[in-house]
Amino acid sequence: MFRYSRRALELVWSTSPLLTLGLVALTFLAGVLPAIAAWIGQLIVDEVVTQAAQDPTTRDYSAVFRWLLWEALVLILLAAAQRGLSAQQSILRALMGQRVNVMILEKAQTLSLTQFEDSEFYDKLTRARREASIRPLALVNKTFSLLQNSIALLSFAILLVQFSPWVLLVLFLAALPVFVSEAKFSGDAFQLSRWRSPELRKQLYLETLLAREDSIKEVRLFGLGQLLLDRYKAIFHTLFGAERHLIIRRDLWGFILGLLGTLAFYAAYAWIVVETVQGVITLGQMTMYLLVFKQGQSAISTNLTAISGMYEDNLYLSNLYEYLEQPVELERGTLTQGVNPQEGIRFESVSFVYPGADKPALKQVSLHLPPGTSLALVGENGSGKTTLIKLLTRLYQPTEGRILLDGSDLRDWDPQTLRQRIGVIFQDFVRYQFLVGENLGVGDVAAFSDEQRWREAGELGLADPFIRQLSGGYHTQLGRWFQGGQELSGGQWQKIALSRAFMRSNADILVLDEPTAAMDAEAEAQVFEHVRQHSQERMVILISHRFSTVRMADHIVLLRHGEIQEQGTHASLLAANGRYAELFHLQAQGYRLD
Ligand SMILES: Nc1ncnc2c1ncn2[C@@H]1O[C@H](COP(=O)(O)OP(=O)(O)OP(=O)(O)O)[C@@H](O)[C@H]1O
Repeated sequence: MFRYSRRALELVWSTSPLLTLGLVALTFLAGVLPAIAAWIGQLIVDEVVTQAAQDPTTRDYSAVFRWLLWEALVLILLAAAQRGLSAQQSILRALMGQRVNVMILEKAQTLSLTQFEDSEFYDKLTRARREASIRPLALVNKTFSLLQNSIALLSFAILLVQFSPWVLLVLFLAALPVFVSEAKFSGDAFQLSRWRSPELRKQLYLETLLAREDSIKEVRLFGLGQLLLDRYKAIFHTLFGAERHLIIRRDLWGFILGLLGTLAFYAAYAWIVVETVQGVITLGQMTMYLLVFKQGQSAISTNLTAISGMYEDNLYLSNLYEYLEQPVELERGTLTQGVNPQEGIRFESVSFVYPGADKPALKQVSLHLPPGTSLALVGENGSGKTTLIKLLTRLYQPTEGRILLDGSDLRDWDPQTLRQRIGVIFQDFVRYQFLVGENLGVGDVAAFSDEQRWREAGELGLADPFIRQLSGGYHTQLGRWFQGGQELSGGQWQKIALSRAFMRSNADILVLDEPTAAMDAEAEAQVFEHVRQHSQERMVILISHRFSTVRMADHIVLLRHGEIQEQGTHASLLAANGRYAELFHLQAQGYRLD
């Protein structure tokens, strides 16, 4: 149960040692003050009884007023301690929420793509993000509350034991059943939330579809709204049933077992009353014992709830730490230069199977791309073109074979150097809701805000002319999420992506995965020609379904079901009169028919 308490405490301590110390001090104060107040209460009542019995002429109120003043002081102190505790907790909550979220996001940066694609893992991440940012502090708060109530209980016990040790025993025994049931139901609640997690993720996804600008267009036009809403509601109803059942059981049992506590209280009450009537204890002592017994009972039940809550928090924290401790593959590699800089890129019998897939996406692929040359990858959908690029950019490691850059294995390269050398646009490039210029700047973080570089990249990527037309030029906000944002056309976005690839001015490998699919064939050919001219020393790898562009590449590879079916220059492939020639003529014919 306390497995993660220490770590949660460390987390809170490292977030703010001062506030943590403050919590400890005030917790102690809030723990002892109630007993002191009860003790003063006894003195007041006894003094009142004494004075009431006096002759009216000789009554002296000074002692009772003095005690009243002391009690008021104690209660003011107690209120201040409680306020102070809650203020410190609120501040810590804000700090901790931010801290844990940053930890989660930082960890996410070290994870591999494979981990992100694993739904079980993704589930863990979502759960960690949803719950765990508030849990560490909740756990610490409960630990402190436990401490505070235990101090209070100890001081109550010191007072109560003078009456009878048996009363103490009754106090503890009566609270035990509630505790057992609370602990059991906390475990159930956690299991339930774990079980619900994939369903909740589906709900979250439906929410995104129903309320996000990038999907709402299609949802509207296909009339999907009702269908998706019905699904959303159906998920809720399945989940809600189990939750309601748990809530009802938890509170019903809580009530029944709680009755035991009330019974115990009245039994003790009767006992104390009898002793008072018989004159064994004074009226003041009776008031004090009753107060202490009542408060002791509530302290025990708060403690028990805190303990079962801690159990729940611990279970949730196990989730956070499971995520944070997820092993990551360290990107080793230290090379900043290859053994043979004139070698370019070489694939040697590379095969690759996606995790969990039953057949390989690439099989025995061997190819060579010398520096300063261009390579076009063609093939039907799903033939493995993008996968090849993902391996080249080291987003995945080949399952078999190896990829060499400048004669050295890609795995041995320093990841930073490698990424600096490759400028890449994927077909599903990101449309950042940032300024236009920043949308280019993301291509090279070192020059993220460098306006001069934005312009140069914009010109090379053919985006400059339309960017100049925008109201704010390179400072125009893009997208609709934020104030004043402008939306671009598909082709304009692609020019932004193309320019982004040119931001990597040091990159000598340019990878374009269908960079121009939203442009017409002629525009695409022009873009590629333009890229070739401005990339004389670079290796360019292009994926395209347009043969008018593909034919301009120095080397062409035709992939089919993950294997190289044919490769060569445009002329040699036509001469071979194989599949490439067939596809080329088919498309050429299509255009002629136009
Ligand atoms: N993340 C992934 N996990 C598992 N399988 C994948 C993943 N991405 C792609 N695949 C599978 O790998 C194969 C090759 O996909 P790839 O994206 O490389 O094709 P492509 O040639 O780029 O296709 P397209 O022309 O449609 O872009 C396909 O069968 C696809 O289903």
